[in-house]
Amino acid sequence: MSVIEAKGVNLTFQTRDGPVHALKDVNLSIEKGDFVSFIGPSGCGKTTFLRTMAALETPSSGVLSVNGMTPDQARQRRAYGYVFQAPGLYPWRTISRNIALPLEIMGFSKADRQQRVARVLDLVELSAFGGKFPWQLSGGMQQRASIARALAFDADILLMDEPFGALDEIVRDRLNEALLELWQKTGKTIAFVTHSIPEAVYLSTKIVVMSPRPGRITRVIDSSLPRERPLDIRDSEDFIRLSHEVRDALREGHGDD
Ligand SMILES: Nc1ncnc2c1ncn2[C@@H]1O[C@H](COP(=O)(O)OP(=O)(O)OP(=O)(O)O)[C@@H](O)[C@H]1O
Repeated sequence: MSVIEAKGVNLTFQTRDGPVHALKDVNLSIEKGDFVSFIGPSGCGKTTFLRTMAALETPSSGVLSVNGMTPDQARQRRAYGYVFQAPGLYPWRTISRNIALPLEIMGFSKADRQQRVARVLDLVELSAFGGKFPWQLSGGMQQRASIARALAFDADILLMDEPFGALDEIVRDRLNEALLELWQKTGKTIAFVTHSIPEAVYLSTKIVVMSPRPGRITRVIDSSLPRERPLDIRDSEDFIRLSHEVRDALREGHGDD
């Protein structure tokens, strides 16, 4: 069974300037343990599709299932964690207490919260920083803390909306490596939005290329790269070939403009 299955998903926003077709006839299967990147120009519906998976938007037509349930049922069962572009940490709470906040809201006991926070801090290599405040951490560390927060209640699925977009390239490289390691260690299914071709190719088992007006999937590229990926895999022939393939697909999608 697919973890995420979209069949003929359409989503139209009614705006004052008329309807906006954010998603048109989206069909996609994401299998357990996949790392799927969504790439495409601004406005092609990447965020809308991620938000639809998270039950933050409702399709106008079509069927979307998450773990065999409706997105809303999946949300109630805490099937996924969501990582936003900005870390969104409360400045008056320590890193540990920021990570613990959703657990408090969900009613986890104090002992359970402490155990979970310690485990996810270790996963993102921030164990020494739990007692610090967000402003005492670099941007990359803050984003790692927000990933830890999304992992704390042990969801099988991680939805990540351009989490590293605001970071410089060196930090981004390091976080890409760390995220791959975390994915390998935990076996999570990850849906990841990005504007970066190298990031999509480096991270993914499947690259979904989208195009705007209306927002739709124009190509799904299965990666031929092994799951073990040192950073220098980016110099390999396979990596360069895949990058060209993604770039060509993006160009074709732009042809309609
Ligand atoms: N709540 C909303 N109401 C009306 N229109 C919306 C709403 N949310 C998104 N849209 C429109 O839907 C389209 C898809 O937007 P979306 O944010 O999903 O694109 P995106 O591919 O994530 O873009 P970006 O890369 O800039 O984040 C855009 O035309 C956007 O203006």
